[in-house]
Amino acid sequence: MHVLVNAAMSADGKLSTRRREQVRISGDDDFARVDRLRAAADAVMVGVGTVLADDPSLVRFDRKHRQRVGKSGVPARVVADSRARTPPDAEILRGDAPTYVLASEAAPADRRRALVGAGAGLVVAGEGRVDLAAALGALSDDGVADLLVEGGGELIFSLVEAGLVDELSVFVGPLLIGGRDAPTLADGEGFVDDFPRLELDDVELLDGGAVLRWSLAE
Ligand SMILES: NC(=O)C1=CN([C@@H]2O[C@H](COP(=O)(O)OP(=O)(O)OC[C@H]3O[C@@H](n4cnc5c(N)ncnc54)[C@H](OP(=O)(O)O)[C@@H]3O)[C@@H](O)[C@H]2O)C=CC1
Ligand SMILES: Nc1nc(O)c(N)c(N[C@@H]2O[C@H](COP(=O)(O)O)[C@@H](O)[C@H]2O)n1
Repeated sequence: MHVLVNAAMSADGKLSTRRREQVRISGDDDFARVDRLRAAADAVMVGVGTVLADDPSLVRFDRKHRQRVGKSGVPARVVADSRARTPPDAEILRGDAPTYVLASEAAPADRRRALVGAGAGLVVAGEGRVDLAAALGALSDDGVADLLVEGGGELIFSLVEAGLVDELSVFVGPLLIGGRDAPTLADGEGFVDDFPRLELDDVELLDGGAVLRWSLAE
């Protein structure tokens, strides 16, 4: 499986505000770029923190680009959600695109049932938190070869920590958000040594900001 992380951050590295409310950091051209990334993906993934904060549907994508890259159907949606906290009426469970909820053994049975009842494909991996390597393995077995991860910072950190990310693209927008408690591109516990190293592949000026494309070094 190829894993691409894409997100938009302010010039000071924030994904949103201290209130964890969604901020439009990207401009129209960057959102069009994201639509192409989604079009080229078999599935688009977020953490449950993003589901609870933004209630995203993740259904928008560039249909012409999907034809160009030779993919059929629509990209699936994926939520990393250890305790099955995704509300059964969340936007991510609505519409025609399939949705996988990645949960752990810690997810209560009634919440699992409610999500399956709402149409989710439930993948259980890990005891406390989702075992991301095992869960992505299950997605891969189900035909997900190209996974686009849109955030947030907790999920991105864990994926990088587990060595599961191949590429990172970040739109750095022309604004400052600030706030010591505002989410950043990589939150979690943070690294104190053995910092993952990145190789810069490309820089593109867009929407008054820039898209930086990196590969994760081996
Ligand atoms: N600007 C941008 O491009 C984007 C901005 N955002 C913003 O980010 C914020 C949300 O980000 P954040 O709060 O970090 O939430 P995340 O979306 O990263 O979700 C984090 C949650 O995912 C669950 N999870 C399950 N398994 C794991 C695992 N192995 N490792 C880590 N987490 C796991 C955890 O909950 P549990 O333990 O219950 O499973 C965790 O709390 C919002 O404000 C949103 O607007 C989000 C996406 C993109
Ligand atoms: N690329 C990007 N730029 C921004 O400025 C953003 N705020 C986000 N947020 C992400 O997009 C998701 C919402 O997608 P839909 O509206 O459902 O299509 C949101 O949940 C974040 O993952 N992304």
